[in-house]
Amino acid sequence: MAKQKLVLIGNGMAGIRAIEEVLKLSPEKFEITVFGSEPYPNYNRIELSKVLQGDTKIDDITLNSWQWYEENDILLYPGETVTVIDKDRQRIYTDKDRQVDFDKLIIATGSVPFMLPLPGADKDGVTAFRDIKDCENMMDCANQYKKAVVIGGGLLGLEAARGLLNLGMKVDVVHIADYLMERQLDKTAGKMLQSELEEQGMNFLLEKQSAEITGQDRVEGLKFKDGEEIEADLVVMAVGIRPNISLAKESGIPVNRGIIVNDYLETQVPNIFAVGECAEHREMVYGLVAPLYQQGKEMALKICELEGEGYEGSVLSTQLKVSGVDVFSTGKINEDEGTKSIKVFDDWKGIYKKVLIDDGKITGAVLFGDTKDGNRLLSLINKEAPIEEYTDTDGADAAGTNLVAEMPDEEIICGCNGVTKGTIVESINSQGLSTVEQVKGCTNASRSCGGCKSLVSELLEHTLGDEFDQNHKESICACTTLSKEEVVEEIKAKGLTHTKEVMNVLGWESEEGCSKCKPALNYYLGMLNPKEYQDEKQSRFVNERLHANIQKDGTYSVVPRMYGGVTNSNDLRKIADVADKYEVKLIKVTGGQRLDLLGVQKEDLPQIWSELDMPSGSAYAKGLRTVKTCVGADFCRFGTQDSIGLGVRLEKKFEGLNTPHKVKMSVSACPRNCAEGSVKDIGVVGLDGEFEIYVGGNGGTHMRKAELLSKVKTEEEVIDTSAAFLQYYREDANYLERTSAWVERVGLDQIKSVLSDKKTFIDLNHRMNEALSVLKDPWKEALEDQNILKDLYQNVKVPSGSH
Ligand SMILES: Cc1cc2nc3c(=O)[nH]c(=O)nc-3n(C[C@H](O)[C@H](O)[C@H](O)COP(=O)(O)OP(=O)(O)OC[C@H]3O[C@@H](n4cnc5c(N)ncnc54)[C@H](O)[C@@H]3O)c2cc1C
Ligand SMILES: NC(=O)c1ccc[n+]([C@@H]2O[C@H](COP(=O)([O-])OP(=O)(O)OC[C@H]3O[C@@H](n4cnc5c(N)ncnc54)[C@H](O)[C@@H]3O)[C@@H](O)[C@H]2O)c1
Ligand code: SF4
Ligand code: FES
Repeated sequence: MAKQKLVLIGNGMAGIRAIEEVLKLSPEKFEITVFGSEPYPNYNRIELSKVLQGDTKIDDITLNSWQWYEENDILLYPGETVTVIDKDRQRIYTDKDRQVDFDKLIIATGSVPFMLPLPGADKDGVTAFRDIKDCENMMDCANQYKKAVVIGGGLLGLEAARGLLNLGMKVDVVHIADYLMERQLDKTAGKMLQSELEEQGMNFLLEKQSAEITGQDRVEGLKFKDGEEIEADLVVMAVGIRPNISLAKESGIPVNRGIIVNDYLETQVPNIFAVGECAEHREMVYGLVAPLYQQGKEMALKICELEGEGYEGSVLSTQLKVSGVDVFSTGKINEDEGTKSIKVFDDWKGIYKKVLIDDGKITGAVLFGDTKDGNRLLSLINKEAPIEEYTDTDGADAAGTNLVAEMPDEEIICGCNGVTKGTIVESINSQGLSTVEQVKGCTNASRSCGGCKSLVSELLEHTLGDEFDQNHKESICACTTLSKEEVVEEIKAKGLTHTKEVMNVLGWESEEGCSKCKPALNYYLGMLNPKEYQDEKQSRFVNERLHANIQKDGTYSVVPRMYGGVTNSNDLRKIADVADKYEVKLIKVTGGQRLDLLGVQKEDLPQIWSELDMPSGSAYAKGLRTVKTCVGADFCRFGTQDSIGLGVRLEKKFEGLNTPHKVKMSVSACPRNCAEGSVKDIGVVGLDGEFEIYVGGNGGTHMRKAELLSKVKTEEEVIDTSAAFLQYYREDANYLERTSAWVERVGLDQIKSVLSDKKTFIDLNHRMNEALSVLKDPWKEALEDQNILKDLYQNVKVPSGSH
């Protein structure tokens, strides 16, 4: 059957996404032709803000490469504008005298920036901020001139202002209302935003009406209606957008503010559709990608003649893309009669949260300073959830637990692309995905504003556990191009002392970092400077923050330490009592020879630790887990050494040590190796009068047999050699690299050669002892600190005797 001719006018974000949807549904049905006024393939307009802010480059914001058009047999006419639509003949004409017939036509001409019709607005140095050309124009200007004025304190104006500041310009933002982003925020949040941005160096002129742009050929200043005048070498107008409807209107397609469409994005002319910012649906025009992508989905079904529910409108949510500022709003932003609200205001920490409730249902939210709840609130508004659904779980993230672990599957992770947690987890598991880029390619999550990248990354980590991102070792993470070695060198050379400082000084792409670099930097800083460094608990993975492993059902596990796998009746009695009292669901003997109490409620953790009064077994830690031992010479007839005694000594020495990844050890008293030293990070095997030390073994997914590092005569030598090996591993390996991968990467010969140098051996031992000297038992530490108890284990029953 001959293919139908599908023509798209507008090679932008909404139009091309709709074409992607069509290709997914009916790849063979259409012969597709695309016209775009801009001379590029479809690019991520959203990221122009990041280009201006210096966080990415124009070359890196392409969404669909030239090759993509070719591979999908799409005929693209870049730099060509459609000038006429003959709706009766079903034909379009272009500014290059081309004419093309269509069976179906999509109009996706986007918006045009609104330019204030001020006298002087045509002078050089006056620009909008809408496309690559505007962005390049501003960047060129910043090379030559010093003073910029941005008119409009909305999302676009503030993102532009931040970019111009980054480019070294002095920036005034002129705003007509009495507070910033008045369309997206309430006054409290708007004022908090203003003071945060003032601290970043922006200057604001509020309630100002511009009257004239002054200068000869080029702009020199901006005059206001009240007579005041300010200097300007560059004026950026960011005062809103207007749907680009001129082509449709002149071609006789009914328009209002936008091109009028029904729930299937059909205009009032047969076979002509409109999607994106140019379309008006139920009297609404949208200026954010999330609704435009939802429209594209529904329209594609109709175009492919498939059953769909139709587009019913969208609840909007916005997030400002300025680093160091977390602000989010969704749905309704201001109370009216009958609206109730929940408000949290912490002036000290700069946090403000407001959730609006109408008839018991959440209808809107404004968040400043802590926006982690944003997507959850959006999901709850979308499903018209009762407020209790929010309040019952409110505080989960604030308490430092793993937000993604506790999210229900239907919760949206990527607002722009409407991708839920369930979809991402399913794709990770079924397609074997292991990086954010792969998740993006497969589900579209993080493909637009990128604001959800860290959540996607956390979800990967949560789903894959220890397998997460083992492969990507070149740069620490997507926030930087620096490798671990470079970062460590810079920390040493520049004397950097905390994670934010590292990110700032070393030019991280995101000021906040991500779930990959934050724990890594926290580790490197602590490793380099154990005595002075204050561990940043918030940078650690959830299990390490809480000193307990979160389980599938949201409960936790408690594993007290049992040195060398040895216990006694007193400890067993305490464990039994605690298990009864707190209705522990399961007591399990672990592979590391200790007891795991599973199914514990988070708020019971401190009380249980207190009643057990045993050290933490660090079963959650990137650090020493266990030293497994065989029964040894005292009881076994083959035993030649005191394996239990040595195992206990080793465990007592290294307990609580932070390492790049978990470390497991064992001691066997003869080569029968009952404690399985061949699959341990360090496996000690006793012989008659000596010991063999094996390293780099792994019994997990990446099975690896340990290799012989050295033979020594005494227990002291075993301990010192283990210390030197572990310290070298701590200093040289990448964060999250197991000894097995590290030994494989650097080679055993290299490790042997380093440890064979006497001075180095002593120095490594010295640095190890320094690191060990500052360690505290984390359970005890938590019990002794009310702030930790309050911050991490909200609603905890504070154990008696703790202060
Ligand atoms: C700097 C900036 C930052 C933004 N940040 C965000 C954000 O963080 N989150 C968010 O959700 N949204 C953001 N947006 C808005 C988002 O980019 C738009 O909503 C989205 O690009 C609209 O898509 P569209 O396809 O409708 O229009 P566009 O992307 O504008 O595409 C329309 C295309 O059609 C072309 N065209 C017009 N007329 C014709 C014609 N007659 N013939 C041929 N081609 C034609 C235009 O040249 C244009 O390339 C931002 C916008 C800007 C400018
Ligand atoms: N992070 C994001 O989601 C993001 C970022 C940039 C742009 N965008 C989108 O791009 C589009 C354009 O953004 P925008 O900020 O221009 O639109 P906007 O309508 O959101 O904001 C324009 C602002 O300009 C102010 N204004 C209007 N006339 C003025 C005047 N004469 N003088 C001073 N101020 C005046 C308004 O009060 C308003 O706050 C919007 O659809 C927006 O949603 C989104
Ligand atoms: S390793 Fe040797 S000494 Fe230890 S329990 Fe096994 S057989 Fe006995
Ligand atoms: S939230 Fe914007 S890309 Fe995911």
